[in-house]
Amino acid sequence: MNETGEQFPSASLSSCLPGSLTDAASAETPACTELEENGGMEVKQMSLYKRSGKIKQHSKKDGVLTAEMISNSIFQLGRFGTGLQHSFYILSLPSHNLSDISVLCSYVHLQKLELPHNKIQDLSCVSHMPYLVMLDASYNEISNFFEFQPPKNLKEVNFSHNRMTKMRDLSAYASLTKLDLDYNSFSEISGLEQCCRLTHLSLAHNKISRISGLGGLPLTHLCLRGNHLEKIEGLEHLKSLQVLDLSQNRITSLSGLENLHLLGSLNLEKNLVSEIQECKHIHDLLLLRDLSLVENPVQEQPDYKLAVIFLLQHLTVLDQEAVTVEEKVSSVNMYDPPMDVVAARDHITHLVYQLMQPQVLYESTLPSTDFPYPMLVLTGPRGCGKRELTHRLCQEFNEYFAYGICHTTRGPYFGEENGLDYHFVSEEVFQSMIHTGKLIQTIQYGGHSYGLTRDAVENVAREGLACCVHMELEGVVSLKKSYFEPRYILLIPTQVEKYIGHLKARGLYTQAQMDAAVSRIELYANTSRQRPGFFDNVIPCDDWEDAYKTLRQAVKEYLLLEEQEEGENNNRASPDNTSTGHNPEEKPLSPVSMSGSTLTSHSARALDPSDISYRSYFTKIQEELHPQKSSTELASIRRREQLVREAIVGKSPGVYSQLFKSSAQPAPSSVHNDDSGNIFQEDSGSDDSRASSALSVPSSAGAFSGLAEPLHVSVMGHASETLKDHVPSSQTPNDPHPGADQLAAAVSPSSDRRPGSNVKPILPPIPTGRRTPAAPSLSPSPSPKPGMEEEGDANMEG
Ligand SMILES: Nc1ncnc2c1ncn2[C@@H]1O[C@H](COP(=O)(O)OP(=O)(O)OP(=O)(O)O)[C@@H](O)[C@H]1O
Repeated sequence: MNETGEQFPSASLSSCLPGSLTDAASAETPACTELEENGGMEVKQMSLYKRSGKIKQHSKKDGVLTAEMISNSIFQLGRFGTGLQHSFYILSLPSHNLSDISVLCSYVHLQKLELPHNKIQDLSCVSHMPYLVMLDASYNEISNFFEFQPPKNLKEVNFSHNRMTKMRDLSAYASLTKLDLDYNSFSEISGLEQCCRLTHLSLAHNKISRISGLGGLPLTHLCLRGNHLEKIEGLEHLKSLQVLDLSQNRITSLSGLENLHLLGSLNLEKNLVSEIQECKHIHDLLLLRDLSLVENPVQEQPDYKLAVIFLLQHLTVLDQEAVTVEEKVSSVNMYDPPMDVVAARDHITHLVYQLMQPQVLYESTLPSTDFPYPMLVLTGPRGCGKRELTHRLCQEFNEYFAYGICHTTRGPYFGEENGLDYHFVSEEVFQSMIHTGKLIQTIQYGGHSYGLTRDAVENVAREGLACCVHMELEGVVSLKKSYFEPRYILLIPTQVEKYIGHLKARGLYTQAQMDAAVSRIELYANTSRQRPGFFDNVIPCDDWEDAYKTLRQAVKEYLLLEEQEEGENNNRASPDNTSTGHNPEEKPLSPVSMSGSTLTSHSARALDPSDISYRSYFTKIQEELHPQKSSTELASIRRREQLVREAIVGKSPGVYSQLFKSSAQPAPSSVHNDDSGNIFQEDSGSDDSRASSALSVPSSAGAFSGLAEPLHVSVMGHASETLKDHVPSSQTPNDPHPGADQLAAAVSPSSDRRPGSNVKPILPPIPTGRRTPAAPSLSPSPSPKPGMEEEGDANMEG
């Protein structure tokens, strides 16, 4: 038995040979005897080749194949798997200088005939071999293509390295599975249409300039190496093709391979492919593992390898080298980086460029991480209504928000105004803005650049307002890497048809742009699903009116306005209501708190000065710029005043408050935040609002309740400015409900220490507690962690 388990017959070969083949074989039996003795194919073949040396010399004389030579070279393979004996008669005469093999006409039972490296021109003897299965007549001088009667079961034929020029109809050779016609002179492929079992075809090194005649052959392997092909064609129906060798041609494009979905290996060495983009033609061939573009001009392209690996992510071998995991990751990061990678790069870029600029302290850069500048970001796919809702929100809540105007390199739409909707700038300007560190984040969208500048935020911050912007998801991811900690609200279309309707109604977008926008809905939805808490709120935006209502509600809850309104209503309903201890005429002061971990306000916390979120409310600096106040503005101011009072009343004095009390009282000085967040005192000068230090807050608070703790200096500053201007001065310090003078005396502004501004906006902090995952609906939020409050106190007092 041989390695593969094949067994050889124990009877002598001569006795096994039927008919004339037996006669021929009986002339010489040593090889057969040897086979018999050794019982293995390898030994037998060695024996045959050993003998062939002698014969070769003999045949060199005239090139005529003789029966004697045949008997030395014939052998039999057999299989005894099931008890039945299957014999396979093989004649192998390689390199015998044979030119005349007519004697083979008598060997009708031959099944495998190997005659490579001879000088044979005529193969007509094969007509007498009806059982022939394999024929190897390579390296001969045959010029006639299949000029013999077709053996019924002829499966494999090797005519490589002959002199054939023209193919002919092979419909009679329906059993053919492998056909090797390399190194001939064929200029056209033809006659194979009926070879319905042909799986392997090799026509390397011929003169074929056009692929044709392959129709729907069941080819799995096709080699057309070394021809004159300039384009790939005629392969579209070769659905079974797995291995394709088109090397050494003049092919410039990979077009024509798109349908070969089973293709696993493609050799295009030594062609003229010069564009990486050509790989897009084979991009969808998911089984393609091995590609060679060796010695194509495309290899000279920068980043050629990574680009190809990126386009063909299933490749395991490129240009005969294994593709590593690192290369795959690098290619993705280079050509289709995940959002987080883009955001990280974007962030690093802007950070580095900013650091290269002279350092400036910004209003929007609050002194500690506990006091991030408040921002509201509306995100969602293009045209989902976020822009309209952002504007509307900024209009309605103009005491709290102003629109952060981004920069873009796209041109303005009809009706858009530069400096209102966007700052429309050229790409050069945009790039120079990046390089001068002006941007916080940027994205590329629809072939244009968009970016939010520090100045855009700063301009809003300088007015004492929170910045409200709209942006795509990538912008959100990038912004999340910055020290800003906005609230993020996702506006998501849930009815695609309606969304498409909105897009169409705008009349701005091409079909491709609309398709791209629609496809991003899934991205947003997935982000929301897979990253709990990534968005603070998710609002369906199929109906913009409904969406705005929900948004408005959410924002009011962020701002703790809901309860103020409720309070107002209660006050109106019961003018004697003294539960808050204030004059019913006075509207409660509204702490505009962007804090809180979810969307529901907590009045208890809002009124708790030790709660960090309490200390976050807005100053309205515009009030100073616009002395004429509307009744609504005044009402709002009063609401805020009231909240400050409520917050102060009833709190126990902390340890530090006692210190403050004693140290603060003697000197009429003011306390400021310096730019690094340190508290310091300075002479108050003649300004009454600074007459009393923040250190006196506990005293003032104490005057209300005797139990107050000092407020954080930022709140003090805010209160000072607010109350100084707007609280009626009729109340005295001893009033249970203090008036503006008292509070003005209790606080001091420090804004004038900020470069570039003469008023200091005190902006609401967003405590870290807000970072808990938000439910997509407006559900009540958990109370802030006690630890957080303590932390807030520590910050406040320290
Ligand atoms: N700085 C930014 N960062 C990230 N995304 C931004 C930025 N500025 C604008 N975008 C977003 O880029 C997208 C394209 O903006 P553009 O104004 O061109 O679109 P639009 O067709 O008007 O859609 P929309 O009405 O949603 O803004 C929008 O989704 C927009 O919100």
